[in-house]
Amino acid sequence: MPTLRLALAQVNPVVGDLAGNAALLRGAARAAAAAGAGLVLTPELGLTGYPPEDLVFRRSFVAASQAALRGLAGDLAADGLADLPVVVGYLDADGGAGLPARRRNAAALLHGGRVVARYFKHHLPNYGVFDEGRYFTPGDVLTVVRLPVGGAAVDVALTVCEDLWQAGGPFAVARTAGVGLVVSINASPFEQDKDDLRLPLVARRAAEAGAPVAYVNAVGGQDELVFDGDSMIVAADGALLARAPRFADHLLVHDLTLPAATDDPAQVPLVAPPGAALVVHRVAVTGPARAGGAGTAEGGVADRLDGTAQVWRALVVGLRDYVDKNRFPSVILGLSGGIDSSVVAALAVDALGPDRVHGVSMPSRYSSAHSRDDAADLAARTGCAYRVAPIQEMVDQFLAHLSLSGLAVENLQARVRGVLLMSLSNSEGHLVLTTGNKSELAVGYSTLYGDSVGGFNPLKDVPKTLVWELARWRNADAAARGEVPPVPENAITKPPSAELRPDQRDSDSLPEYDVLDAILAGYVDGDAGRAELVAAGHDAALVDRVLGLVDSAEYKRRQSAPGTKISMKAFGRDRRLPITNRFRER
Ligand SMILES: Nc1ncnc2c1ncn2[C@@H]1O[C@H](COP(=O)(O)OP(=O)(O)OC[C@H]2O[C@@H]([n+]3cccc(C(=O)O)c3)[C@H](O)[C@@H]2O)[C@@H](O)[C@H]1O
Ligand SMILES: Nc1ncnc2c1ncn2[C@@H]1O[C@H](COP(=O)(O)OP(=O)(O)OP(=O)(O)O)[C@@H](O)[C@H]1O
Ligand SMILES: NC(=O)CC[C@H](N)C(=O)O
Repeated sequence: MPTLRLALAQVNPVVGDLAGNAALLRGAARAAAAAGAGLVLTPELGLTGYPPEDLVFRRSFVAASQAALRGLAGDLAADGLADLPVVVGYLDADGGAGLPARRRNAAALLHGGRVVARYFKHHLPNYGVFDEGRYFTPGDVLTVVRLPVGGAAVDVALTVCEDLWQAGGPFAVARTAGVGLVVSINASPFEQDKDDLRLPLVARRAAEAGAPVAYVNAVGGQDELVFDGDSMIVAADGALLARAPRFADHLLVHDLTLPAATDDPAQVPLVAPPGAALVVHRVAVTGPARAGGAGTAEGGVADRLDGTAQVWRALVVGLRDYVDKNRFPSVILGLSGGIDSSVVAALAVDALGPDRVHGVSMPSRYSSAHSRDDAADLAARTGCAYRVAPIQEMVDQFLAHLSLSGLAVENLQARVRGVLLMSLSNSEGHLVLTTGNKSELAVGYSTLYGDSVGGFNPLKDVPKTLVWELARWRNADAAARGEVPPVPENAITKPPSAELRPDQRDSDSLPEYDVLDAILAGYVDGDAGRAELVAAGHDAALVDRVLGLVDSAEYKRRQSAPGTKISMKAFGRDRRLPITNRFRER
């Protein structure tokens, strides 16, 4: 049986950077060739970046993607890699003359300086953050490529991401086509514990196809999404053969012994398997097989990350790539000495290094001494830049000209802080980080154009109870490595307070966060109604109050900064509700 050396390139593309992404894929192919690979796999829409959103509607962008693909094929040949098959995800369009273009989420096999085969994604995800029904026409042809491997040949089926998540589709057809390997190229974003789903899923599809599956995923942040990699190779019997580390660029190189193709593809160019919505299209790659690498390649199985560690890593990568891909030199945030700004600062320092993180303490009349001390302590622990900008005089100036009282005065303080941060951003070039967590965003516990200012919010999808857990985890992790824990203990243990009036506590306005988060998990993440929440044991009056707060804060969320998605249902594209909405749970 022939042995194929597979290289799975877990890379980090940038949406819209066709030239940069082509260079990235070219570099991965060169590295794979140096490792002796006979087939290179790269992620879904790796050439355009994922998700390209409404760029897909522009003919100029489609044409640029098609041209970049042809250019990459030529460049690989120019690099001496003409005989190395490379699978590339790209945006394509087809349609007859005079017909509207059908845009396709496509995979191409490049070989001999040309595009020798292409496959159009069959199952288009149209839930959660995915809008592929809006953009693409599904393919109905399974492309099976006959690759020369050693002195023999292997039949390889091409599939794209969501194809893997549905039974009875391309993988079932791959079985009827008798393939030796199924390739699955992905742009599968991180959600907590999604890796626990992926391995059994890939194993089920391998069983369905009766063939091993090579699963390659992207890595890195793109706006709200973080791709965690987790590329893997799974045998037909479900055994995990190799698995890449998550959240890191990686080339997973592994030898697979595969059944040789025996029939003559010329005799069976088109086969319609019984009952399937796809037909099979066979393409033979001609020319000699690329000489295999010496010895044996074992990709290995990377260590797993546990629950809190994986969230921390996702938040770090999401923040780092947002800042770097948008070319910000640095970030700035208000340091209140509280848990939220402390955790955001610690994340930012992990993502960017202390020199690129600027903390500002902005005490007012109501700021406690410990809030200033804790902010300074946080800065000393993390090494970030730190300054103090008292706001009381500015607040007093406003109050001298405006007749304000109560909540308006509270919000004014938050707004003066927002003005200061945006001014420092304008003058010094930093990106302003927002610090509101998911629980606060849910109930609208923030001042519009005040503490909600900013360009990116790392905690947007992190409930308050998880913010504390992250702080404890990060401190313990530092201690275990003999490093200084970044978050001051006092920031973790003190009762949360906005400090906008004397002796204010979050608990004056909100239930305790463990109680609040449990209700929010049901209502926001689970779409549960009032009756379900009460039946689940939550206090009915509290449910009414919390649901009322959530419903009436939609307008704040619609204006809020983007932030990294870590849950099944993040505010934003995962949860779209009307602002003007009279439906209330009763
Ligand atoms: N449907 C709608 N569409 C568009 N805009 C709408 C709107 N409804 C109200 N508005 C506007 O929003 C304004 C009310 O919003 P806003 O000005 O933010 O004020 P508001 O939500 O009334 O008050 C802010 C709340 O957040 C709390 N807070 C503030 C700062 C920090 C923290 C913390 O611990 O993190 C908590 C504070 O204690 C208070 O409970 C209205 O005056 C109106 O202009
Ligand atoms: N005295 C302050 N100096 C600097 N920034 C502040 C100050 N007070 C509030 N902020 C900014 O406003 C955000 C909201 O803070 P606030 O204290 O009102 O509530 P919080 O949600 O409990 O946040 P934290 O846990 O960070 O205190 C803070 O995270 C911080 O970025
Ligand atoms: N790009 C895709 O098709 C992603 C959808 C898929 N269910 C995933 O999250 O992995």
